[in-house]
Amino acid sequence: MNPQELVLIIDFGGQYNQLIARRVREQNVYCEVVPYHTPIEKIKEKNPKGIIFTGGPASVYGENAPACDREIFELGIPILGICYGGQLMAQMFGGKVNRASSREYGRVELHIQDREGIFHDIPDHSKCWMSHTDFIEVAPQGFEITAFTDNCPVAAMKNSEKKLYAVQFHPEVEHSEKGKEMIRNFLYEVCKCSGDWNMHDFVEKTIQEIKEKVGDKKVLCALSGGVDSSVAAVLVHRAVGDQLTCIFVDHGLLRKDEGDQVEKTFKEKFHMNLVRVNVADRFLGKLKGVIDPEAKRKIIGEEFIRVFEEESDKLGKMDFLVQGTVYPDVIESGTDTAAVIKSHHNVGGLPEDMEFALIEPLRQLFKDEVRKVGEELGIPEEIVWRQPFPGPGLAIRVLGEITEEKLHIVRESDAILREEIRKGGLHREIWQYFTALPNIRSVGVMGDERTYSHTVAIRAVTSSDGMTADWARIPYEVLERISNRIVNEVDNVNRIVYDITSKPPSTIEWE
Ligand SMILES: Nc1ncnc2c1ncn2[C@@H]1O[C@H](COP(=O)(O)OP(=O)(O)OP(=O)(O)O)[C@@H](O)[C@H]1O
Ligand SMILES: O=c1[nH]c(=O)c2[nH+]cn([C@@H]3O[C@H](COP(=O)(O)O)[C@@H](O)[C@H]3O)c2[nH]1
Ligand SMILES: NC(=O)CC[C@H](N)C(=O)O
Ligand SMILES: [Mg+2]
Repeated sequence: MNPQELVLIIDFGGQYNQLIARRVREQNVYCEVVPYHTPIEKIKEKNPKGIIFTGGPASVYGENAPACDREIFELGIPILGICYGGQLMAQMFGGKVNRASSREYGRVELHIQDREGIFHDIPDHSKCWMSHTDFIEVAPQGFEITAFTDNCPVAAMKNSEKKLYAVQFHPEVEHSEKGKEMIRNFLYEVCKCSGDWNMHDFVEKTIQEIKEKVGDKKVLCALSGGVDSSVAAVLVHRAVGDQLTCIFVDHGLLRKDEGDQVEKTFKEKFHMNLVRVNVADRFLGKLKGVIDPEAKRKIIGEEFIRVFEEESDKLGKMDFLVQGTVYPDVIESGTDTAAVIKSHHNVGGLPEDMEFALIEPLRQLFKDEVRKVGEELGIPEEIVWRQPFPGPGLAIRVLGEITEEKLHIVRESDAILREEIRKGGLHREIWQYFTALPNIRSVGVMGDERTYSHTVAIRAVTSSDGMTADWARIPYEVLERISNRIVNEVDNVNRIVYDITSKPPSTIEWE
């Protein structure tokens, strides 16, 4: 069952490291990401079919710049260096890396001069995605230049004899037109992988690992009814059966009728132990007067854990807590090398003195991969394709202080929006759609009378993994119906606005 082939991704701290990993998995090749200081002996033991060096924020000529053991180049294992990784390869072989006179960020035209190896069957000209301030000025001896851009004399280079390849751009990002094909070429043309990994193996391997980790101990799962925790719960249930109890917290920040729907769906479709805890007053009490988004997230993250601890005491000491954490939750909450964008309640919002050991089987995956795992496990479509809903719920959609009145407005307006999107048949193509209350009041006129009421914002985005997103082009007629209905049906609202920013520069949620 275990896949035979492994590709190792050596992490130099880049933003897109896990994206490289998912691109490799997508090509049916198993891979692992390891830190750049992993000892060479360990790398040899793993016997990889290929190695990929990631990008990174450092400069290869800087003090204490991360580097690898020179011996790695002598193992006869193909290596692909991306951005920093490519610059490092150039420098270690005696080439010249320098600060570029013109930095490149974003889309650039790539010109390919050589079609062997990673550029097999790739057209002469295509768009690639750059993000660098340094560049390879002179390729080392023994290397040939295989591609260039207007500002990069060495946009790619190779030493086919040693099976070493380097690129300055990022083939792993969606916007590099031929990126997927280049990674595929590296895996199949250069490393000669056969592609023996798939989601089925991931599921089997994960279930086995959970079994070994848990033994005969007891496990609690934080279940929201969302995609990630449902998939995590089913995986753990397959591994340990009734040793698992799921806890669904109704914190008073759920959408209209959501609590009852989740409870019903889970009782009907899954034969797992499920406990629903109704603790709205407690969460709303803790959030009273709090306006800072990060403070809200931390309070909610901590309160979730306190509720789980109390339930664990009632059920008789649980050792493990399962969460449906996915990779974007991890990277946005900040890592050793990545900045904090927002503290997801289940990662950056966890209290330090938590008693549980965590089980997070989906931690390395992106949403669309989790959906594939869900399909593999036979989880019903209505759950697998549910739109994401953040754990802190409506608390981060009511900007500023949370009050019952404001929660009522988002809840009702969101229900109307969801109904109209579904009626319009748009629910599968739009990734996430909801309303937010920006905490603005403005003047209106209704029934010949002046009003001074709330503004409701519509947020709807397309995405595949939540890492980047674009605003959805909802047809005007649908927007018109949503706007009319919200103003007519929800008290104290006199204005509707539509958020037309992508991520980046915005994020999907408003807080
Ligand atoms: N109301 C809740 N009760 C219990 N656990 C929760 C609740 N909300 C969130 N969690 C926990 O926090 C994790 C992260 O929440 P998140 O919203 O990212 O994932 P999800 O709800 O499982 O999936 P989705 O992204 O589809 O909403 C969940 O996987 C779950 O473990
Ligand atoms: O469980 C969660 N806990 C959180 O604290 C949290 N914050 C954002 N999200 C969801 O993550 C995705 C990306 O959101 P942002 O673009 O707003 O960062 C979107 O799908 C968001 O809904 C969260 N999920
Ligand atoms: N994205 C990267 O890997 C950047 C590498 C290096 N820090 C540069 O600026 O060129
Ligand atoms: Mg959720």
